[in-house]
Amino acid sequence: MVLQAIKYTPASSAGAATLNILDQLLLPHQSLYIPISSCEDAFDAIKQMKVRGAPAIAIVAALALAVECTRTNISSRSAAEARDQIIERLGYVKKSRPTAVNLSDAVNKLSNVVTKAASSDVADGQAVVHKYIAAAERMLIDDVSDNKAIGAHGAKWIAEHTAAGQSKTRNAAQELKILTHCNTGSLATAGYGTALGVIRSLREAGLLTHAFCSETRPYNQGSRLTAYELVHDQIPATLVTDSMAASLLAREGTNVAAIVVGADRVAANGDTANKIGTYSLAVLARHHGVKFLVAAPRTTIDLGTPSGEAIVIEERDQQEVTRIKGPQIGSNGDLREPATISTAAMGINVWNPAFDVTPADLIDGVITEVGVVEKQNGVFNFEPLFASMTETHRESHPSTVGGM
Ligand SMILES: CSC[C@@H](O)[C@@H](O)C(=O)COP(=O)(O)O
Repeated sequence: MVLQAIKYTPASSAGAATLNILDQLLLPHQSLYIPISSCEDAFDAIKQMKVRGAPAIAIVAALALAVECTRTNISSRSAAEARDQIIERLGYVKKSRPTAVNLSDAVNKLSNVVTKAASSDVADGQAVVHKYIAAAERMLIDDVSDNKAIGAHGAKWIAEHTAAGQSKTRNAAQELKILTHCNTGSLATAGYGTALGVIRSLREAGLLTHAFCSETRPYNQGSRLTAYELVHDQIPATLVTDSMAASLLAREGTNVAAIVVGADRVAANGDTANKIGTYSLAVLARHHGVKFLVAAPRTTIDLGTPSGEAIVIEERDQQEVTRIKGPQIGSNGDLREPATISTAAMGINVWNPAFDVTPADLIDGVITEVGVVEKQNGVFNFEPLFASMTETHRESHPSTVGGM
């Protein structure tokens, strides 16, 4: 059974479209799908991280508005009114989380779609809504195929560019292990995953011998979500805390072919914002001579942000650091909403940035759905990747800028 974070059913004669998401706050103890029927539902679910991961939050925001369109009378309004209402609702949901560019990229793209649809002399509200829903649904479909392509490109690159990969393809009894951080799998995307997609792809090719996932403090996306996906897929894997990574690399040597991570925003120069702790892993990778790769669709590359300095880093509640969360067991053995207990001294100050920025210098390659980009003369150039993009995405891209 394939893990699915997002379940969407288009509108039909039976009724309005529906959207349900797997509540990731309850994982790995409980699999509960919750309905998302409006932009307010999506905003809260994204903010509280019931859904998280750069591609997944963009898709949930887009589809929540598609559902809202099929549940309200927006199609009965004029084309201009429908356009304005859709753009206003997109602007609202865009404010839920600032760092992942996929959300603002999707908002820009969809705003352009409805602006173009409404500009036709014969357009009415229904035509504008129809175009919006088709574009939002397309994002769900495209994300899975993009992830599979990322997986294939990443696996090929690792097989060709690492000592472990080259030995493995010669059928030597060599280990090929990958370390990953945070959760970038089916739970962070429409399916398959980015960095975890590379791990899945290596496994399908018979090359991967072992995966390591870091706990990813303070929110534990690694131990709760990536570990869950690896166990689910029966991929041989070991969980380590973030502070064990240096010892792991020292012990494993070149058995670890690469550290592969996802991204929330890749600036034009390659500086990459991703889950806090990514930067430390990149420094460790350089020290140990291990390749460091970022796996992300082109929607995560932000040519409008020149470098990492311009990326807005979300800071979250201090309780995510001072408290840990676990399931509560009811008197009859049922699982209840997780409860938190304090693990820190009362009154201590806390800094809780959700992401950090890894300098481009420490990144060996960015794996996208159209190939792996490496630095030429020490510089990343992502421009050529966008030459083959669909018209809709190209339209959106120049206006994609850092921050919200
Ligand atoms: C394919 S997901 C890529 C990134 O979004 C992921 O690595 C990450 O940092 C997620 O952070 P989160 O705070 O859990 O949304």
